[in-house]
Amino acid sequence: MKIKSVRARVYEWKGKTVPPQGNFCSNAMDLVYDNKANRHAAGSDTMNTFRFHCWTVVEVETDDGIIGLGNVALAPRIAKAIIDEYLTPLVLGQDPWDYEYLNQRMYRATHAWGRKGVGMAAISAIDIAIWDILGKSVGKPVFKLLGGRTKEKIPCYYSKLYRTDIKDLQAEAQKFKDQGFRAFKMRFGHGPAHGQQGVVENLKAVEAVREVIGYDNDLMLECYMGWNLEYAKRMLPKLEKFQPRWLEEPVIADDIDGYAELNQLTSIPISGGEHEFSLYGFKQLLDRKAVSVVQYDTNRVGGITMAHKINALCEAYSVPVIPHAGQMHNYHLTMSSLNCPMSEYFPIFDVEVGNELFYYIFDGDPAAENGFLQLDDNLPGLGLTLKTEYLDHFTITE
Ligand SMILES: O=C(O)[C@H](O)[C@H](O)[C@@H](O)CO
Ligand SMILES: [Mg+2]
Repeated sequence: MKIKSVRARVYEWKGKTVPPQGNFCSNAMDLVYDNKANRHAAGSDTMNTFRFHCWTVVEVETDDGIIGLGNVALAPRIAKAIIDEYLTPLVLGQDPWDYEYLNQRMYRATHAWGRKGVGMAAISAIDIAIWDILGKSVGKPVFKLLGGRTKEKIPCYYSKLYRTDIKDLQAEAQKFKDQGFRAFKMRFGHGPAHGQQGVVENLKAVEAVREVIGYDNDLMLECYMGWNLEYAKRMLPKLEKFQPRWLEEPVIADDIDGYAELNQLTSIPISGGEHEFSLYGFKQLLDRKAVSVVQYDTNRVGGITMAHKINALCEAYSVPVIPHAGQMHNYHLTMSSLNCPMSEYFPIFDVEVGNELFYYIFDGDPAAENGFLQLDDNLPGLGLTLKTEYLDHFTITE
């Protein structure tokens, strides 16, 4: 079997989107004063550079007609350019079963500029498509090629609860608790740029969600790189009484020493990894005890080939892996490793941040039932197909 073609298409959403709201989610831009948009004004929208209303879909086809589906959501247009110009020539004519060779070929050939960020995300998209081909070629789901079923079904956590009016936040938590979720991730809306008032707002929000879900359910707290070491050191002791399962991305991804200091500071585990890349990136996080939960995203980190290696590495360090975002490319890794206790889960919503787009492009992602996900032992490959019913909501660029 040989790779005959690679097709990367950018799906740009033209449908309805939820209007941005200020302090939606603390993020790395909160601390950056923008003298044009007066971004720090109350209600300012600093998440705008992290919102992504497009996605690149990759189809790798073999000479015997098998088409593997891959995807990338980090800088999708740039990822397409990298795939078209640099990566496709490296895989055309190659045997997809040589996936380790192909992953190394892409990783090393672009190493001068692509070892972090969108270069790795582009590699991930092709690698994911290759694994879809492998599964389809032998009639097995990808997780059966990675180690098989390690769980009867996958526990998942409800992930949204972006900062909003306290009553709306509680109503959202209640709604999904009633749907059987036993774990919830909420977002802080405030960070160092919002002073003591922001501290009070953050604590009020956590208290309000705990009031609804109680203490017999997991609560995870997301900062999305929006705090800094000093602010996080102030906040963590105040948060301990709420017993969060983890505090996520308190500082920017490069502040690994900051992560490590926070991870030892209190009883609250620090999580991260959705903005880290390659086996070596995670070795660094583990060696420096920077995180207690690893959260790579398989469509960023270097694909299934790379994520499978990281799963093994994390197992050796006894650090659990709970990949970012859910979505099928991650579910197969989670199902196939005992060291992956649960998945993130974004229910289907109107398009807001962009994570929601996965559901408007692909069919096949399992719907959560009572806080669990199931994969099909008999569905070959990733188990995804391209949706048709929303095509008129996208502008698609070949
Ligand atoms: O952990 C997550 O789900 C991500 O950080 C979100 O995708 C991001 O939108 C911020 O919540
Ligand atoms: Mg996150």
